[in-house]
Amino acid sequence: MASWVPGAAGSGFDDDHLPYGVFDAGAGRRVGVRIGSSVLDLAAVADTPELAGVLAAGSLDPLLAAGPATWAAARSLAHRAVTDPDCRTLVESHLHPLESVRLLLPFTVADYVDFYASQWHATAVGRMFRPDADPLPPNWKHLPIGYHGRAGSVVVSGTPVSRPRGQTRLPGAAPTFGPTQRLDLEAEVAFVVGVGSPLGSPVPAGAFARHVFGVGLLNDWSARDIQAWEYRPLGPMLGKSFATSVGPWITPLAALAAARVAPPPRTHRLLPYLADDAGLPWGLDLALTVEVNGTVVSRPPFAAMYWTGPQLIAHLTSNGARLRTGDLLASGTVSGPAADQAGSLLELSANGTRPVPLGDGTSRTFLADGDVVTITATAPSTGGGRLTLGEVTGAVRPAAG
Ligand SMILES: O=C(O)/C=C/C(=O)CC(=O)CC(=O)O
Ligand SMILES: [Ca+2]
Ligand SMILES: [Mg+2]
Repeated sequence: MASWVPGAAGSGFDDDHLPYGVFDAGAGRRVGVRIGSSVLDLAAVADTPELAGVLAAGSLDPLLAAGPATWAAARSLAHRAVTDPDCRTLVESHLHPLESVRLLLPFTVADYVDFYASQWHATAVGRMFRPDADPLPPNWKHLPIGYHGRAGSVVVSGTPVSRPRGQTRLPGAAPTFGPTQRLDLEAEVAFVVGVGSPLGSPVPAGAFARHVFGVGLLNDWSARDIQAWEYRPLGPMLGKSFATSVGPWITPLAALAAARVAPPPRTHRLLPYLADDAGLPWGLDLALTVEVNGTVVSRPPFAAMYWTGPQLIAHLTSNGARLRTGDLLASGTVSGPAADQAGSLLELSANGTRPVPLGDGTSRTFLADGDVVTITATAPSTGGGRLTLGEVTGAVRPAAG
């Protein structure tokens, strides 16, 4: 049965997608599901006390925590609402056109971790930052490298990003403090944890879909000059903690069943806790697009990522660290092997040496004040067409003060 909602078919947000978000149409925060160019107030059409309860909060937090059986029930409620003609009269009164609502950060971000799971990105950055060493560090093929980021600076798509100030040092000069001269974007995909795990109990790769609720798009804004000076030996700190943007829509794993593909062949034997080859693979065929001021500058393929979501979860918890509802696990910059598949300006501009042309006749090595960065993605959907992951966008403001 097709959706009766006008414009849903072919929009990327049809009844085979139904991502979750939180919106405000003037009466406070509500949990919603996107269909076409509208958002359905899902709590308003809940048909069981359990669903009414988990959807009542104006945040996805209770739904995330409730686990797979409740996720399936909520998805089937949403699906029925937008496809069953008998529901139309009731449901229509709870549909809001997107232009009439404000989209909010949909869940409370617990811990934010950023991985480094693209071999192509890691190789390119290694060459630029560590020209005298092997581009891929010796551990890279043995474990998914990552760092713990700053959950408190995660913002929803549309939030302006102020150019950060920080300490930098030009080669041979004394350190100085001021606005970054090398503001960059990083196109990433983030896994959103629903069900937590107890401290001391590693989560096996095979339990991925029992813990992870869904995925969203993420821009890990990065100040390359601050990062390059501060990161040794402990890794990224202030160069990446000033803002991280996430898309407003979280696509449930169930909607990505047709996007599952085998990850690239592994070139090194993995330790058993990282084995992710039992059952269907969790590589994901998401086709990303990065735009700067409306010009497409790159098309990064998520299917090229070396490490999968199950491996990120298994590695993150292998020491007994716990998962919490709302944990945001970012993949790391999504870059493919080709020059026009890189997910950062650092790579696209060859470390600032080769300006990237934009459609208005200007060009960029790194971002200028006023620039608008938008990351989108599509994926094969279970309905046979393609679904569109909710975009993440942000405009660069001049350094504050
Ligand atoms: O190789 C480095 O020193 C750091 C590279 C990054 O900027 C990577 C990072 O944030 C992880 C990623 O997005 O892949
Ligand atoms: Ca990153
Ligand atoms: Mg359909």
